[in-house]
Order: sequence, then C-alpha cells, then structure tokens
Amino acid sequence: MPRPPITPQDERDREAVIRVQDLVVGFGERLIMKKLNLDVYRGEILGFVGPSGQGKSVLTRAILGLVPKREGTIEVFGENLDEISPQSRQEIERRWGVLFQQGALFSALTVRQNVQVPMREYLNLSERLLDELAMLKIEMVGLKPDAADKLPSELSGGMIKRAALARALSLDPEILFLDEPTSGLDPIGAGEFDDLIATLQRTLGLTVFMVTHDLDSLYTVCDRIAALGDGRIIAQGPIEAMLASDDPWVRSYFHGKRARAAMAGAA
Ligand SMILES: Nc1ncnc2c1ncn2[C@@H]1O[C@H](COP(=O)(O)OP(=O)(O)OP(=O)(O)O)[C@@H](O)[C@H]1O
Repeated sequence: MPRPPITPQDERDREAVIRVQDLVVGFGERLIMKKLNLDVYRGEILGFVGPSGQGKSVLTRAILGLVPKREGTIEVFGENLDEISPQSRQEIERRWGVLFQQGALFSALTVRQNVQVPMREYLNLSERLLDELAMLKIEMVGLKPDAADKLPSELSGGMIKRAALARALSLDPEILFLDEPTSGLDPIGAGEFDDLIATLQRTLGLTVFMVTHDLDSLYTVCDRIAALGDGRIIAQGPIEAMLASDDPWVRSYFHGKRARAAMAGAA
C-alpha cells in the first residue's frame, strides 16, 4: 500500500534530525558535492536517488564522518558535528545504525556475534544479556533462531541483509542509514525487505535515510524522495513532486517503463 502523502503543513511542523547545509566534498580536483542542502525529518523514510556515480554513497559517508568535507555544515539531532566533543560524537554515533551496501558482516563471526559487535563496543552487559538481546534483534528482522549460529558464508543474500540489519539495529538507533538495501535481492525478497523496513520504521519510530535505485521501494515505503544531480539536490518531496519535476533525469527515471510498472504495483 502506498503511504499517505505528507502535506506542506506536516512538513513545516517536522523536526530535521539530519540537516546538511552547503556541503562541499571533493576528491582531488573533482567536486562530488557542490553546496548541497538536505533535511531529513524525524520519523520519515527518505529515499535518496540519482544517477550512478553521482555521490549518493559519498553523501551518506560524509554524514557518517567517513569521508572529509571541504565546506558546509552537517547537523545531526540538532548538533553541528564539527563543534562537538569526541564524547558527544560517540553518543550521537550510538543513536544511528548503518547497513552498508554489501552487508559488511565479519565473515569469521556468527550472526549472533556480528550483532553483538556494537553492543560489546558501547555497552557493558553480561554474556547472558548480550545473547538475549542478540536473539531479540535476530527475531526482529525475521530470521529464524537457528540463523544465530551460522556464519555469513552459510546464509543466502536475503538473510545476509537481514543479519546486517539486525546488527544495524543492535543499539536501538533512532536513525537508520541504508545503502541500497534491496540490491541483489529478487523482486519478492526485495518486496519483503521493504515491508520489513516499513514495519520497523513504524514500530520503532525510526528515521530512515535510504540510498536506493529500487523504484518499488520508492513507491511503496518512502515518505519523501530526494534526487541528486551534479552535486546538488535537483528535486525533493513525495512521489508526486518527483512525477511533477521537469528535471530531465528525474522525468525519465520516474516516468520510464520501469517506473510505470512500479506505480501500477503500488496502486
Ligand atoms: N574515497 C574516494 N576517493 C576518490 N573518489 C571517490 C572516493 N569515494 C567515492 N569516489 C568517487 O565519487 C563518485 C561518487 O561515488 P558514489 O559511490 O557516492 O556514487 P553513487 O551515486 O553512490 O553510485 P552508485 O549508484 O553506482 O552506487 C564516484 O565517481 C567515485 O569514484
């Protein structure tokens, strides 16, 4: 089912949990972000799209502090990340979870041990509690309990994504970053993963920042979409705003054959 549209009044009332202003990121002489501005509101699922190689992952990594910026500010939970102490930074990092494109599980650790990695880093809990919490997360993402003792190499692609999601949720984050969560999944697996994200977002009140190429995800789970082009946001808003955009890339993406199929599926 498509999600109900957000009205302009709703938008004004919402709190930006991530605020990116005039961001400039470059590698050597090449600028990837050219004074980019973007707000992500509390409790929304924001889909972030754009042509391949334009910098969707780079923006995600810049917000996470994994690539340096040249100019601009990034605020998370109202805090300017340049102005906070290392301790406050660590506290903010505890409040977000990240699912990287390839899952990025530790191959020598079982699913349970992978899920426990952030818990061991940030929490001081008994082994029993660590096990109980890990099983809770594993169950939450729809994996069977016996997946807990499996290594990543023993899992299907869909199970790896779920295990990585369980790890991203291990510290009960408020923001979830997802980098192409449905890539590599078949359409049914991708649809199930979308449903899982929507359910978790609703039940846990998460804010989700999702880089995706998946039109089905954009139609069915995203509240708003932001499109990246030439280092800036070229269109943003609910799907209706994308459909009304006259930017050539946005038009061809959202009015193409694949988009029409996704629209029909979501209706
Ligand atoms: N650490 C780095 N050093 C140099 N160049 C980089 C680095 N990281 C990314 N880039 C370049 O930045 C550009 C944007 O990369 P990015 O992975 O963000 O694209 P994307 O929009 O996520 O693409 P895709 O949709 O294919 O995943 C690419 O040209 C990439 O080669």
